[in-house]
Amino acid sequence: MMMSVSDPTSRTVVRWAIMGTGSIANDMVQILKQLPNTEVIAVGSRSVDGAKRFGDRWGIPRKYGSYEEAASDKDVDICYIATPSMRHPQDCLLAIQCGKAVLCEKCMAPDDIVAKEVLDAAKASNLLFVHGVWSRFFPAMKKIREIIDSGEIGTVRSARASFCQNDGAGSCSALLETGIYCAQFLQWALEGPDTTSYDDTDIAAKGPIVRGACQVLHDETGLDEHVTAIIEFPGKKIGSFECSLAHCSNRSATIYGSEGVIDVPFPFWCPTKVTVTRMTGLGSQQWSEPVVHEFPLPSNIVALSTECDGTEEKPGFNFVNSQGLAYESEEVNRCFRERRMETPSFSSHQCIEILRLISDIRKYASK
Ligand SMILES: NC(=O)C1=CN([C@@H]2O[C@H](COP(=O)(O)OP(=O)(O)OC[C@H]3O[C@@H](n4cnc5c(N)ncnc54)[C@H](OP(=O)(O)O)[C@@H]3O)[C@@H](O)[C@H]2O)C=CC1
Ligand SMILES: O=C1OC[C@@H](O)[C@H](O)[C@H]1O
Repeated sequence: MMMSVSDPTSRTVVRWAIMGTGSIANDMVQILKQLPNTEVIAVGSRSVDGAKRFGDRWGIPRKYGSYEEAASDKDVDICYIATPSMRHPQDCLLAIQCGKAVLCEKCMAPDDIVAKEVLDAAKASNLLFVHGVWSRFFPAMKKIREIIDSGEIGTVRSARASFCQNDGAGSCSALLETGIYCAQFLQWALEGPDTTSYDDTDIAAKGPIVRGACQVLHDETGLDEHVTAIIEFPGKKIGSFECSLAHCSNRSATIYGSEGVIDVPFPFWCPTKVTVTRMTGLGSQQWSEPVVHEFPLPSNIVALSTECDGTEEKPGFNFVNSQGLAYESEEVNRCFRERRMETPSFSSHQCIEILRLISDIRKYASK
């Protein structure tokens, strides 16, 4: 879909503002600083000190002690929302009201209803909006679809994903932090891409249906800390996943077909490796040797050195495979330059469908 307005998008250099100065902002700023024709011109923080600390460290010229000021900067093209999930709808709406394109960290909203309000606002203003489920932009994910579509593992019947890590139970929802990566993986494996807009289709009528779910809530905050779900996908396919912020799992995913299996090892949500094992005849012994497809992270993106309080530091990346944020941010730049309102790699339809699924799992598990 093309934007109908304005000339700012035709400029070669795309100018970003970062809102929130925490862990993922630390990783994304290093990526953006290394992309061609890309500048981080502003940072917004809840405090002047926070903006100054982050801005000085990363050489960002405009340091604002509020998100409002950063979003209102007339020279900013795209706001990257890197605040905690519970704030995302309000921070996205602020950026949209200021006329900015948005890349919002996951989860953009707690459910499909709120997500639709945000997408409606972006659409009404002809602005690009990308929900930063960064998995979707990795080359390995495209390879997975190629393997499935080629029939190499026969007819795909089911898929599973597991993302459990003991880091933050009670402070946020497991479904929104790690479950979303599992849900988007199942959607990709069992449905494939869908580039339609969210209001072109009746998502509830055609989408996946929750057939079972179970959750454990945090004793003090009541937030879900461990959830498992079984989902029926169109075309007689079954998906299952487990997510947790209270215990560990191998954080891998698998796709099962009538003639073989695709394994995506840790870290399946930002994958660089895909393995295919085929059943070559009847019987438990007749399996092919695994064929491994590897997709190294961009070698030109590195952890940057900084100067902080007069001392040279190398903060590095906080999260595994963060160099891969380059796939996502390059795509956002491309969509912005091409005046698109969404990315075909993670359409608003698929985004709403995933959040509806998360919401249905929550309802099922609460029964
Ligand atoms: N794509 C990915 O790989 C990853 C994505 N994420 C997602 O990114 C988002 C941010 O996560 P992360 O960077 O780990 O979080 P952090 O807590 O490290 O940082 C969040 C930042 O948001 C700002 N903020 C605004 N309101 C609050 C508040 N009430 N409490 C705390 N901070 C607040 C703060 O910046 P300031 O004080 O400057 O305003 C803070 O530094 C989450 O939605 C998470 O799911 C997280 C990790 C990896
Ligand atoms: O989004 C995320 O949240 C949890 C992290 O451990 C993970 O690496 C990241 O992608």
